[in-house]
Amino acid sequence: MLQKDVKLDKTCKTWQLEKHIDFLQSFGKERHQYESSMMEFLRMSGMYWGLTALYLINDGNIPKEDEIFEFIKSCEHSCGGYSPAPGHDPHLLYTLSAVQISCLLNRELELPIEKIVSYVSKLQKDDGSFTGDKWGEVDTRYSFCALACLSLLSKLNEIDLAKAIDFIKSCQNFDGGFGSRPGAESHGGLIYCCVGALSIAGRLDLVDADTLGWWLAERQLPSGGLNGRPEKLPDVCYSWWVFSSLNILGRDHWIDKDELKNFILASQDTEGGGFSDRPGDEPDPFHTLFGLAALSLMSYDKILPIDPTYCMPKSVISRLGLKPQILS
Ligand SMILES: CN(C(=O)[C@H](Cc1cnc[nH]1)NC(=O)OCc1ccccc1)[C@@H](Cc1ccccc1)C(=O)N[C@@H](Cc1c[nH]c2ccccc12)C(=O)NO
Ligand SMILES: [Zn+2]
Repeated sequence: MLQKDVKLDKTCKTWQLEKHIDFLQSFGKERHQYESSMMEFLRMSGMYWGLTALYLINDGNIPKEDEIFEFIKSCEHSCGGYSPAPGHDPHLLYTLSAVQISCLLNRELELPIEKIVSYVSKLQKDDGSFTGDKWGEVDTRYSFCALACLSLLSKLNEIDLAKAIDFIKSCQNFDGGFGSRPGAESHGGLIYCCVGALSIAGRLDLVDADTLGWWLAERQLPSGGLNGRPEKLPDVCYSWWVFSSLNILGRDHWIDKDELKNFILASQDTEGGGFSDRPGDEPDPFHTLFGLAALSLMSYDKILPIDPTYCMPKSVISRLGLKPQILS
């Protein structure tokens, strides 16, 4: 079977730090109007990606303008949930993004914490799982969102944590990985969510670290890039989902970091800055965050340290007094 991969041309692209800062600072302004409109239905998440990425490479300096916090407030619903943009419906994904941005701005105490707690706990079902919103779709992504959101607000004890963990355990597969629901196939993004949730709950003892570590290391292709599932093409965002999971499991040395670094750098846009999903594609804030976050885990250049569990700067996680579990 021909292994699907991309061919990196010999010339390794140089690190474009200043251009990435420009790309991120201009995002949302006219230059990226079309992008922000394409991402309009994801705008709260887009703000989290752009601001976190900028924080990492701009020495923690992000626009603290009130306009960012005003935007978050404009997406707040009376039920305590947040929508991706004004006029959209609330959803757990964007409630997490809103809390993440507020923590970056050091303004999480200005949030209606009790209402957010009530919104999140109402989304937990009897089997411990979480739905993304009132339409009831269950997915382990939402277990991560719920645990990340509440722990950032120091309110993890307001849900049935034991049952939440039982549900995640029920999604563990024989290959050591996790899927979106019991019986669903293992997937790099969902493994990150389940390993991240278990890290927040201090229950990484439930993971078969060697079997899962092997499955994750198998994601690396000759190009150095990582894919999310067997037979898929490498993609910069999987540099984060897969590599941060290996990091949490204490097995990050099971892949070739230098090869991964080369793949990520080859995915830079040397013109306008930013990172795309693989070399030659258009850059976007999503792949820019996850590419920079993976480089941060390798202590590349002067990128500030990132927490592998929350995908937020370590300085913010330690300010909040959070200590997510990591295996050595
Ligand atoms: C809706 N999204 C996706 O479906 C992307 C599309 C994609 C990017 N590269 C290949 N495909 N897929 C994606 O994020 O998959 C990874 C994943 C899947 C499930 C759980 C976690 C991560 C992207 C947006 C996007 C759309 C199109 C192009 C680029 C970015 C997206 O918002 N992903 C979500 C993934 C996600 C969902 N729930 C989560 C909970 C915790 C962490 C991440 C997520 C995210 O990162 N939120 O902060
Ligand atoms: Zn991607």
